[in-house]
Amino acid sequence: MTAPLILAVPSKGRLQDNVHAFFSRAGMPLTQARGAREYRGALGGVEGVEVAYLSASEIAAALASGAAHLGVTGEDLVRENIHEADSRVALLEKLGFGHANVVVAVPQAWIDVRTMDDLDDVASHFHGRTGRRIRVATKYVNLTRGFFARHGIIDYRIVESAGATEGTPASGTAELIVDITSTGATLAANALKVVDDGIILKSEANLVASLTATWSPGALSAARAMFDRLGAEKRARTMREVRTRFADCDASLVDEAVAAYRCVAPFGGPTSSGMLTLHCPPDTLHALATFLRQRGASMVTVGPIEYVFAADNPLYEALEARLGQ
Ligand SMILES: Nc1ncnc2c1ncn2[C@@H]1O[C@H](COP(=O)(O)OP(=O)(O)OP(=O)(O)O)[C@@H](O)[C@H]1O
Ligand SMILES: O=P(O)(O)OC[C@H]1O[C@H](OP(=O)(O)OP(=O)(O)O)[C@H](O)[C@@H]1O
Ligand SMILES: [Mg+2]
Repeated sequence: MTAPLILAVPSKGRLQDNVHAFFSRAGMPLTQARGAREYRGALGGVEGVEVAYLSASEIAAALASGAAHLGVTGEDLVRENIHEADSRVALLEKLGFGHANVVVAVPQAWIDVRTMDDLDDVASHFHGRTGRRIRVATKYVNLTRGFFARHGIIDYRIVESAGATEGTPASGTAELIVDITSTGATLAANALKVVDDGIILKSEANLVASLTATWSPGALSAARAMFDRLGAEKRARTMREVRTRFADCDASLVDEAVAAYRCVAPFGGPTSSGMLTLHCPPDTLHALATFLRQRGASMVTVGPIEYVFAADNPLYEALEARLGQ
């Protein structure tokens, strides 16, 4: 038996449920064989995949070192924890959940501080006046250093914070913070505000591939099968199936529908009896159904699509391109 493909997924926290739902939707449920405390599992529907349950930041480290081939984690953790991330991992796809911004936030009472330039002035004055550097509490040490450097801010020092970062200005252990925010509720509850141009990164969960892992033929073929299913589910999710049949349905009418409603005619058509199948995005569905009836259809049916398997496998092609094969 060849070595399996290692897929690292979050073992806890808010990403976990989303990741399970993401793979289940594509027909590949994550199975934790020996109960919830078991940190290794499998992926239903694909041979040769071993699932490693890790924390979101451990996933970034495992992808960087090559201990995992694929993983799902936040871009913030990839950028923070992996030096020169783009040379060691490939961010293959944004997954549409785990949205959070990494931001610079200061006390709301600092009414004169709106921009990073204002913050630079405050930092210099603070240093001049007190002889101490302004303190920035964060667990995003590398992202903070890079962002502050790009803004030419040097009069500061980082206070590493493992949790409850938003509380540090009030408790007197830092003057400002860099942390993630999604609804903004935690910042507001701590009387903090985001600096206008202080958004360091707009993060969300990504499907990430390791470029340092050993990609054996077995691991590649497991990835190809997994990505085929993920791609088929994604194509299906963005389209509805539209079916109709009427005598006046001809090729030029199909061309017109395709151009006007961003639909596709996956099987060409119509057939000699006027039977037509289209795939159409949800937002133009009603307009398409109206158009078809105006042209003679007496009935148009619309249904969900579970999978659209096509000739290409864009995720796998993206992986191959990054592996240089
Ligand atoms: N409030 C939030 N809303 C959306 N995404 C978030 C939020 N907090 C964290 N994330 C994202 O989830 C990922 C994991 O974050 P983190 O390491 O804090 O784990 P968690 O899911 O919050 O679990 P826990 O904090 O309980 O360990 C990160 O990529 C982060 O950007
Ligand atoms: O903008 P909001 O919607 O308020 O979300 C932001 C908060 O969510 C996360 O904390 P989490 O709940 O994960 O606790 P943690 O600090 O223990 O990770 C993050 O660290 C922020 O504190
Ligand atoms: Mg958290």
